[in-house]
Amino acid sequence: MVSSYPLPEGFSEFDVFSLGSCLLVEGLLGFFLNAVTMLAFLKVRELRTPSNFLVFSLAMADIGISMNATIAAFSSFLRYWPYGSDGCQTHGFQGFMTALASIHFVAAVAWDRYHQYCTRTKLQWSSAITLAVFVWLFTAFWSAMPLIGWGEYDYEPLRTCCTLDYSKGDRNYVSYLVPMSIFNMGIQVFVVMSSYQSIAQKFKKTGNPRFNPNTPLKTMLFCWGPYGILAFYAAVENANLVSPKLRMIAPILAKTTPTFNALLYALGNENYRGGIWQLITGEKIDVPQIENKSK
Ligand SMILES: CC1=C(/C=C/C(C)=C/C=C/C(C)=C/C=O)C(C)(C)CCC1
Repeated sequence: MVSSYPLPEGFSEFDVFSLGSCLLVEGLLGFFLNAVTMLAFLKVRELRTPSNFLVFSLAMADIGISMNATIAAFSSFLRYWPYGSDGCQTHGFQGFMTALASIHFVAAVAWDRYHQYCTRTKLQWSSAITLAVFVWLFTAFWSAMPLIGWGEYDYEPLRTCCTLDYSKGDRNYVSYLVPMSIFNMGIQVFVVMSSYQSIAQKFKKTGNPRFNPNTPLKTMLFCWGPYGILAFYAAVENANLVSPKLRMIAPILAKTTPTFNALLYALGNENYRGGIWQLITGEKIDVPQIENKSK
């Protein structure tokens, strides 16, 4: 695409094009896979269980990240941000809120699976809906703070996408980063780790592993770990000295979340896969159920 806009500092023409292409693939693939996940839930009656509602909510959050990535891809190809500073704040808020919600729902699914496999209790609709409402309100609160001055949204190094600005690393940033990370990542990593540890022990006992219990935590750390490292590094050192290309790795990996989550929690889930198959082919297949009590 021919553009009269100058290249962002530290990036060649090829870099901008490659990063834009990565964002586009991430955005479109994530959008497609999560749209199928959501449609299957809405169309296939057998899928509409409280546990699957958490997977549906995760797909809704992930579709938000995918839309955010697609907009970033579009402006990368344009080589400038066409939506002004209000657009930057809105984009930052939307991306941050859906990203935090995605982390929360991954933890919610882990917690529910712990109950399914270890305590044999079944999630109720009232608990699933209360949990989802809480997640959206909680993440809206943390994402709104930078709009009113606790933390700040600004451009990423590529200057075609907005997110939490770590470049100043001042008191205001650190005072936001620490509690935000504890409440939106620390607790969730703990829940995911301990839930799948118990599930792994259970699988060992029964000798019937229904899925690999190590994958969710690994995926979560792969997608969000680099962001966490960069954000905390910026709290103690000047992150502007890190090369802009290296800094772009964090948001690029974070935006692979929707694709990984759809593959892991919808297509990789024996309860859900049958429903997706039914949506695509119209062929009814039995959704395996675990005998559970009510929770
Ligand atoms: C800062 C930070 C976090 C959140 C990062 C998020 C939510 C990033 C969203 C990025 C987006 C959407 C980028 C768009 O380009 C964590 C992992 C919770 C904890 C560690 C510090």
